[in-house]
Amino acid sequence: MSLRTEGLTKSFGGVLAVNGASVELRDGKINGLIGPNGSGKTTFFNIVTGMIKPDSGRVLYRDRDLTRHSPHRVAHAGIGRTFQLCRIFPRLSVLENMLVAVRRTRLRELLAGLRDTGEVERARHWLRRMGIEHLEDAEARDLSYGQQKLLELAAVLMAEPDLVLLDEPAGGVNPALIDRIIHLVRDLNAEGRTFLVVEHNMDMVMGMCDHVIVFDRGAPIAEGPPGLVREDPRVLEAYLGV
Ligand SMILES: Nc1ncnc2c1ncn2[C@@H]1O[C@H](COP(=O)(O)OP(=O)(O)OP(=O)(O)O)[C@@H](O)[C@H]1O
Repeated sequence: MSLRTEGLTKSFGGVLAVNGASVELRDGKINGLIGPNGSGKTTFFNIVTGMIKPDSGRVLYRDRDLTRHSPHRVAHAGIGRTFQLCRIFPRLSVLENMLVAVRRTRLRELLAGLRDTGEVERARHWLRRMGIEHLEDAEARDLSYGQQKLLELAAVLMAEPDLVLLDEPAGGVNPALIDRIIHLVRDLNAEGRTFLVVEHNMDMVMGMCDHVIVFDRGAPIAEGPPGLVREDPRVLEAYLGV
């Protein structure tokens, strides 16, 4: 069993962002998380990764209780994530971004030129997988937005997560690069990593995911294979308000 949540709830003032969400991911699969704007997907990610604390409920990963653990401890447990608006260090080089990602290299050592050659080799391996190895000396801010997203994913992979949460990987990315991201995710999944992907691009969700969970008003209302979910009247109603 991979990730499971029980009755997660979080409100901001009067807004119930996540409302008793009990979710169980398919282990070893590409899981999609979809739902209308404001249905609580990002808040759910933020709770799972320890960035915000739930008001109630539990987060269980491999039968360990990770509820209210710090983001660092969640990462250490094997869960990695990317962000809706990609988070990288714009003034560091691509390679430096990779090395700070693992925390084993402290920024001070990095800037002093002290690099662990094993880590550098691993960083280059992931940059090659993303097809951006030729950019290792470029400043991250000079990369295209799509390349920055690939860098962010590469940096997440430096921690060797078993479960990867992707928050809108296709957002702001051109169609050719979306295809590349889909292939990468499939390959990474075939190597044994489980994925949970929040995405508004339905072609990507339907073409890439094995299992889709649909949120509405802070909790799952339907789940199943993409083809079935797409036809589900509850899902159409949530999206279209019909
Ligand atoms: N920090 C916050 N303070 C106040 N309200 C918040 C905060 N974060 C989220 N919300 C509210 O909680 C609800 C759920 O937001 P959330 O971003 O989790 O939804 P989402 O499904 O990820 O939306 P989108 O698809 O637009 O990214 C929304 O009504 C949002 O306005």
